[in-house]
Amino acid sequence: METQWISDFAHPGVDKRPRKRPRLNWDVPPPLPPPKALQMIYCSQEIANGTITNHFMPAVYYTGVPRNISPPWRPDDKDGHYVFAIGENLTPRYRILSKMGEGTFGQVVECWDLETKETVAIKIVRSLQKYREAAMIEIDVLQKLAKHDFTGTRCVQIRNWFDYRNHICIVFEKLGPSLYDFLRKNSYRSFPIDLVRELGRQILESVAFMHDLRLIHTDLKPENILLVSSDCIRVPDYKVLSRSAKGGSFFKNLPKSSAIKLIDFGSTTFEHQDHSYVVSTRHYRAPEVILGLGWNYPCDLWSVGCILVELCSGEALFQTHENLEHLAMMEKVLGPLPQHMVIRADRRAEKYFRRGMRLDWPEGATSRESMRAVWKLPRLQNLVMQHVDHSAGDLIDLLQGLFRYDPNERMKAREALRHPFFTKDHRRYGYLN
Ligand SMILES: Nc1ncnc2c1ncn2[C@@H]1O[C@H](COP(=O)(O)OP(=O)(O)OP(=O)(O)O)[C@@H](O)[C@H]1O
Repeated sequence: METQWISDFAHPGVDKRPRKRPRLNWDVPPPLPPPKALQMIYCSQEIANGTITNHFMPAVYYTGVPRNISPPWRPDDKDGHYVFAIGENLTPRYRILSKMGEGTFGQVVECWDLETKETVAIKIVRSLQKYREAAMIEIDVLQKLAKHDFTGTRCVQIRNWFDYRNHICIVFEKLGPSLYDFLRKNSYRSFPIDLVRELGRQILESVAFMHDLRLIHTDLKPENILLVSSDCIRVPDYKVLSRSAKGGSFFKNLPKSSAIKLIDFGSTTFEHQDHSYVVSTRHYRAPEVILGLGWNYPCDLWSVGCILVELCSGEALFQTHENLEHLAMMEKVLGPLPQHMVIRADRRAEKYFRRGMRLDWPEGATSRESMRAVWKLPRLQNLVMQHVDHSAGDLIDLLQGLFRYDPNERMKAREALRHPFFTKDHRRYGYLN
């Protein structure tokens, strides 16, 4: 019989894909000599109240840890992920309680810190060299953010990091579910506009904070925005009540607190770095990235626009996996791309245009289904009006600023925070009323 490792944990952040791992025998020593990583210096760095303490331990101490404290060494899975079981230790200090998520860079586990007696989230990075290197950059960024985020409210806080069995492990404060997880668990029901305003303000404040530090996140999406608390409340869903409630519940969940923080700085870049490669997760990718025009701070603001629409509607705005279809969707929702950007499109992108001018659409569509997906998208104004009852005008105006095709004309984070959508007195509403 096979043991099913790491699946079906009742945690909000869990990836529900089944993952079968072979049974491991805990009571026999590993058949191979311990890998190099175990003989290496065990290093870690503790970050508390802005002070950094380095710990260097010769491997002799580390390998001397009693067997019941650290599990036997076993090989990583084929993708370089660390293989673990719930309840075992990750170094003598942390006990693994559950798996919270998985991404390109590694797995995130909930752990009990036996030293500080608190739960933390630990990102166990894949052992492949490129991910190890990216993790060191992420640590660098996290430390820079922590140094300047005096209130600790903008970005997830790093508590510690260490190199364990060839896996860089980053210890974070434990946060609640991501905005994406929350929407998904709520059958993709939209958030009320006053909650969207609260979330939007905080996202923009975090982005402005990063941009002030000359950092570009490049991977803003609902998956990378976490609610600080998991607490939620159940409220009547008036949209469902006013229809026939066919198939839907009369109630929906809303977060009890709107406090959020940004996570995942694995793709964050400094302003002066090379900006020619492709960035951002597809749905949130700015037009200048697709056209190969190079990118900078404004690519984050485009992503914020996509996120705000998704929070209002419950669904991703540009649901596509292909460049030409993506550009066609943008034109359907926002109007034609400006000529000065089209003519500068790089070698890979120029094939999406006819005679270098007009988008090759619908002629270049790969299927009828693709044409339908583009055709059914409404204009931005109509889309917002479909989902928002009050403040629709202000929101449309804000989104038009965030969705300016030309990155030089796109609204900046601080400018967006001064927009009437945020500054008008909306006190009589409040999203829990
Ligand atoms: N501090 C935290 N508290 C709670 N859950 C977290 C925390 N950090 C990460 N997670 C969970 O783990 C998931 C993966 O984290 P993260 O995005 O940092 O990993 P990644 O490998 O860099 O992902 P990606 O593939 O998007 O680059 C998140 O979507 C979230 O569900």
